[in-house]
Amino acid sequence: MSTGRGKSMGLGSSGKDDDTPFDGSGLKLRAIKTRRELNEVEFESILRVTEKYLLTKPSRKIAPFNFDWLLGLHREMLGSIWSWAGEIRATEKNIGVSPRIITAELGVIAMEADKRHDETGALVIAAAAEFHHRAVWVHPFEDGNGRWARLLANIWLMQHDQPATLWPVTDLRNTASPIRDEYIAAIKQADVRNYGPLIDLHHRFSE
Ligand SMILES: Nc1ncnc2c1ncn2[C@@H]1O[C@H](COP(=O)(O)OP(=O)(O)OP(=O)(O)O)[C@@H](O)[C@H]1O
Repeated sequence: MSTGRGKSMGLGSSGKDDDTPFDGSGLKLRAIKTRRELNEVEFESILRVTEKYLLTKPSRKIAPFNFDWLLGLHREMLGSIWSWAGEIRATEKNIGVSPRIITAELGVIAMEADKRHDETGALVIAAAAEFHHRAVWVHPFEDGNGRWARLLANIWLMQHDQPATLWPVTDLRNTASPIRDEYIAAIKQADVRNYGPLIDLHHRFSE
């Protein structure tokens, strides 16, 4: 498993690696003043969670893909840093469903995961891409939705004996990168039920 800064399995280093301030509402660590420092602590925290789930095949016991675990995974990733981690957002966003239906939509992911648990081979990658997309489409949290969605897709892949996707995180989180453009375009295609481009990206960056 690669845990370097360039490529990772759903980790957190942002392309916006600079000294600018950021919205600190809900920040638990008062010493953090710049985005660079924030990126650092988020990356380290998510790295620990990634190692917990992906260093060996994650069992259904530790990753049950039920409603509580879906929220809990986000809390594990960012809960030492942000008070809103693992909490369903209360406000509307440009991306994502209305806060009123987030609970129901997370329930759909949990139900689908239960239904598809015994799938194998290519169906596993298709399911991972669908969960990845649905998770960012719902956008349950204030922030960190993309990193959470990519990690849960990787947990699904490894739980079903498929290699994890090593996303080129620096590119993915950099709004000037063509790879990010391609990634966002693939997510938008999945919005209209064309999962091919997102599945292709999972294959391209497969471990
Ligand atoms: N223009 C867009 N159209 C559709 N989906 C988008 C768009 N921009 C971003 N997204 C989705 O939202 C996610 C980003 O959400 P959020 O900022 O909460 O997560 P993050 O983990 O902090 O960021 P990132 O995914 O960039 O690492 C992206 O991964 C992508 O799936």
